Amino acid sequence: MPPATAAAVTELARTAAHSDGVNPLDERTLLHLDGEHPGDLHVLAYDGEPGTLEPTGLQSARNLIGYAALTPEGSAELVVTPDFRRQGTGTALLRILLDHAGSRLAVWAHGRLPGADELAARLGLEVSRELYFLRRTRADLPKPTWPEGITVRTFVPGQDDAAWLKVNSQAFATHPEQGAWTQSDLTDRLHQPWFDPEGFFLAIDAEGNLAGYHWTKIEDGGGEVYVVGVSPNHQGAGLGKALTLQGLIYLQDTRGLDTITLYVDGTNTPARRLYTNLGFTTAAQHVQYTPVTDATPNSVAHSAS
Ligand SMILES: CC(=O)SCCNC(=O)CCNC(=O)[C@H](O)C(C)(C)COP(=O)(O)OP(=O)(O)OC[C@H]1O[C@@H](n2cnc3c(N)ncnc32)[C@H](O)[C@@H]1OP(=O)(O)O
Ligand SMILES: N[C@@H](CS)C(=O)N[C@H]1[C@@H](O[C@@H]2[C@H](O)[C@H](O)[C@@H](O)[C@H](O)[C@H]2O)O[C@H](CO)[C@@H](O)[C@@H]1O
Repeated sequence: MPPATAAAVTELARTAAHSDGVNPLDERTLLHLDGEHPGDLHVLAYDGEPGTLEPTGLQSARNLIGYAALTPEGSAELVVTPDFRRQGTGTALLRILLDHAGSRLAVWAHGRLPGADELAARLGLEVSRELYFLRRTRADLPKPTWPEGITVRTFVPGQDDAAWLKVNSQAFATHPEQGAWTQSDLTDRLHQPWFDPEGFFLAIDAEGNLAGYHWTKIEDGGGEVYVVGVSPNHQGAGLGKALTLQGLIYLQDTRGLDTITLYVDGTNTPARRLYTNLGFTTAAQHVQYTPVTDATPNSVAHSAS
C-alpha cells in the first residue's frame, strides 16, 4: 500500500477512534498497511458519485471515507468515517468482505458499538467470539512467589526469538491468532517504537528452558499486559500469577503507570480468573461475527463479564 494511502487509512481510523472511543483497526491491521503482506486484501471506499462503491486502486488517498481489511485466514475489520455513516458504505464494505471470504469471514466490531449487531444480523452474521478488554487502576501489588527452580530475566532480541516462538505456539495452541505467530510477526513488533526489552520477562526453569513469559507494552501513556504465556508442562503451579505480577510491578511501580489494561478471550477461564483476582475489571467488549450456518449453535453464550 503506498505510504500516502496507508497514512490516509491511519488518519481515518484515528478520526473514528476519537469519535467512537475505541480503535476500529487493531495492531495487526495497522502493521500490515505497509504492503509487505501480499496475502491481505485492502478495500477502500471513496466519496465519489452517490451510491457508487467499488474496490479502488490503492494508489489514491483522496476523499477516503471507509476502509476494510481481510486476512488470508478470513479475519476482517472495517471502518467508515463518522461524517459518512448511515449511507450504506458499511454495508457495501461488508458485502465485499463476504464476497471474498464467504463462510470463513470473521469480522471484528471493536467495542461492539451501537449498530454493529444490527448490521451484522442484516447480512446473516452472528457473534462467534467475545474478547474482553480489562482495566486495572493503581493498587498495591504482592511480590511474586516463584515456583521452585525458576529464575527470571528479560528477553534478548535475536537470542530468545526461537525459544519464545516455540513456547508461545505451545501456550496458545488453540488460540485463533497468537499461537500462529511467526518470526516475521515477532520481528514486526520488536521494531515498533513501543518495544521495550526491559518489560519483556522470561521465566527459565532449572534445566535452562523457557517456562513462561510476560511481555508488557506501554503505548499512549498506558500500560498493557500484552501477552502472558506459560508452557503447558509448567501450568497450574503458580507461574502465570508470578509472571503477571512481575509485569504489573514493572508497569505500575517501575514505570509509574496508574492504569494497566489487557485483552482476554471470553472463553479463557484460567486467564480471566487470574486477572480478576489481580484486580482487573471489564472495560469493553470486542466481538467477531461470522456467517450463520445450519450447523452453527446458538450465538455465543454471553460470558459473565
Ligand atoms: C493478557 C493475556 O495474555 S490473555 C492470555 C493468557 N495466556 C493464555 O491463555 C495462554 C495459555 N494459558 C496459560 O499460559 C496459563 O494457563 C495461564 C497464563 C493463563 C495461567 O498460568 P498458570 O501458571 O497455569 O497459572 P497459575 O498456576 O499461576 O494460576 C494463577 C491463577 O490462574 C487461575 N487459573 C489457573 N489455571 C486455571 C484453571 N485451569 N482453571 C481455572 N482457573 C485457573 C487461578 O485463579 C489461579 O490462581 P489459584 O491457583 O490461586 O486459584
Ligand atoms: N492477550 C492477548 C494475547 S492472547 C490478546 O488477547 N490479544 C488480542 C488483542 O490484541 C490487541 C490488539 O491487537 C490491539 O489493537 C493492540 O493495541 C493491543 O496491544 C493488542 O494486545 O486483540 C486482537 C483483536 O483486535 C486479537 O487478535 C489479539 O489476540
